[in-house]
Amino acid sequence: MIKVGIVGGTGYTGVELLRLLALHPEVELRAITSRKEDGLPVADLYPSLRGRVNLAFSAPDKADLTQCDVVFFATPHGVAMAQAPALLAAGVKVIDLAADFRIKDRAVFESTYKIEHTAPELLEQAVYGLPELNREDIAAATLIANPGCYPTTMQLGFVPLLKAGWIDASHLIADCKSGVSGAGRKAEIGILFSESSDNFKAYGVGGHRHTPETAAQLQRYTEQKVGLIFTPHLVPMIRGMHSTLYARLTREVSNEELQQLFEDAYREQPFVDVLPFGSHPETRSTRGANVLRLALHRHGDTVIILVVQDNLVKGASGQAVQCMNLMFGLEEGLGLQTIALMP
Ligand SMILES: NC(=O)C1=CN([C@@H]2O[C@H](COP(=O)(O)OP(=O)(O)OC[C@H]3O[C@@H](n4cnc5c(N)ncnc54)[C@H](OP(=O)(O)O)[C@@H]3O)[C@@H](O)[C@H]2O)C=CC1
Ligand SMILES: CC(=O)N[C@@H](CCC(=O)OP(=O)(O)O)C(=O)O
Repeated sequence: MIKVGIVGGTGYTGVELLRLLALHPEVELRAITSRKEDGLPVADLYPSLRGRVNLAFSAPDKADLTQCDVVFFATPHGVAMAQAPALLAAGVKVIDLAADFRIKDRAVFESTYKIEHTAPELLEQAVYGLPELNREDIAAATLIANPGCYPTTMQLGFVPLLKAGWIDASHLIADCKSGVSGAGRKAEIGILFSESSDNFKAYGVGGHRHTPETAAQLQRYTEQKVGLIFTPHLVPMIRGMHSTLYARLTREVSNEELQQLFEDAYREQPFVDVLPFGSHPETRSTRGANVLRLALHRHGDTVIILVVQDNLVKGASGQAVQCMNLMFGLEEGLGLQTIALMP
């Protein structure tokens, strides 16, 4: 059994990790931290876990995380970088759901996140945890930088076209919408019920922190300089993400060739579902499931890729468990077979 610790177990990605790992046949949960809920049984805060998780939260300084085989950080940016060096030195694998190790260039990280990087020596060894694009490296990794939720949709949508060299990489557009759980379990005016329900708005238009992360990853697949315009929106739902991606084709290709390109790219990928050309994927078809669905459309020389996922599952915790499975030589989909909740 893999002994697992979770730092930040009270947050939304933390409880999503617990939901998935409680049913994982090869996992034994050892420690779940919270600074605010030290001593509280996990199931008292999350009754959905009654009878499934019998541990109590413990303060991070009381939890002996070095007894674990792997520790997930479901914490704000900056927490994992402080603890990862000691854990890795003790032989513990680390999967960070935050951005601490996603951007290789320290200066870009620091200017994007406005925090100093305290473990820059680990940036090189960290592996970006997007299994569909980095499977072999993830399997050999000891430190995973789990991708942001929006970047997962943008990469899995654009990469087949970039690899094929069929689009103008200098002018990629991503118009993305997220449910409110994407902002985490915290008290903030913008995510209050009266502010975010029955309402719809863009944010971060001038430059969201997921732009440098995504552009740097997309750059790996093209010689052309990537230009990405990314605009996120907050939609009045709890879970779910819908990204509408636009790219200009630079050569004559038929709709059938476009469809074939994506079907070939994802045929062997258990968690990416390519719908028939012209389909309209729905966020609820991914609710609670570790799956990303996409569909292609065409407007003249512009290809439009519609991508949906659950921001907390394929966009965060499910993806992290997918990485854990690979790192421990397990079947990639172990514990991740839940079908989405529809309607
Ligand atoms: N929500 C989403 O859809 C996605 C989130 N992410 C990323 O995953 C990470 C977690 O997100 P989310 O679950 O939404 O966040 P939440 O705000 O819901 O939860 C944060 C958790 O971290 C703990 N925590 C906060 N500060 C510290 C600290 N200094 N030391 C130790 N623990 C701390 C909190 O518990 P306590 O205060 O009691 O210690 C809480 O359990 C973030 O980096 C986020 O950007 C990535 C993809 C998608
Ligand atoms: C709706 C909402 O607020 N979403 C978050 C993204 C969540 C995510 O992917 O997180 P990290 O990259 O921060 O880990 C945001 O835009 O900041």
